[in-house]
Amino acid sequence: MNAPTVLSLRGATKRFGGLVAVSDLDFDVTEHEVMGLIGPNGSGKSTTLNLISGALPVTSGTITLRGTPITTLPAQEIARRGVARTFQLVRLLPSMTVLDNVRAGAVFGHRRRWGHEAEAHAMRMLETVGLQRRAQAHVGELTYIDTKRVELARVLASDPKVLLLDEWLAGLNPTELEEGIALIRRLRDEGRTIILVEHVMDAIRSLCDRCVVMSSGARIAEGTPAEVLSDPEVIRAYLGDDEDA
Ligand SMILES: Nc1ncnc2c1ncn2[C@@H]1O[C@H](COP(=O)(O)OP(=O)(O)OP(=O)(O)O)[C@@H](O)[C@H]1O
Repeated sequence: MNAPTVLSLRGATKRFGGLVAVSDLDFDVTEHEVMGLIGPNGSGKSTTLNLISGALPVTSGTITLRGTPITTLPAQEIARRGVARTFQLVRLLPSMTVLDNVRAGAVFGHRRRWGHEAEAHAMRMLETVGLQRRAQAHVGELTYIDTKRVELARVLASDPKVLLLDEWLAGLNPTELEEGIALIRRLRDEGRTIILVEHVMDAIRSLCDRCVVMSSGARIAEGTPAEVLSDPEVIRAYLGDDEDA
């Protein structure tokens, strides 16, 4: 039996004035799948995540979560329904402890928890990302990968059903990258549904069941990582992009 569809985009379009950042985009994400959303710089990947999470309204098109339209819902309501994302630039409160940052995710998320329950849950999430020993550290004292771990723990604390990772692996050194990939693999093995926006192709190859490739806002290919990364149109799109060439 096919896995149920969790998230669907149909004709999703976002214009910024004259610029079409996302153009008539269709794709489905099925349960427990890791879907890579890839493409050259400026192809519309982050904007697509912003449309899904409700951070930006669509210009036209529909987005459904388990068959229910979420297209016009405010971001907070979409988060409450179990869609959570990390940001390209980590957004944490540097003067607060690691634990307090993660606890904030437990309090404000999809499944709200308070007091001791929130704290115990936040500690479990810190264990998941391997940071339990730094619970009382201030975020400002952490290494870069550890701030990323905190952000992921904070997002996980809201018990998301759909996790949107926006270049979560960017900027890591090779050892950290291996750890990061192993961590995302563990989240996948726990049965989460993940959309991964990523430029690190090793991560795409080893983590994604399927990829959607965007170029200039439109979907230009879809398939397994091996299929799309050998597609001549995809190769052309990447080579045409100065920063990735
Ligand atoms: N708030 C905005 N206002 C105007 N233009 C925007 C805005 N956000 C994004 N854009 C433009 O939309 C296009 C798509 O940008 P987006 O950030 O979604 O691409 P991306 O694929 O995520 O790129 P990258 O890989 O570099 O992060 C770009 O041309 C960008 O300049």
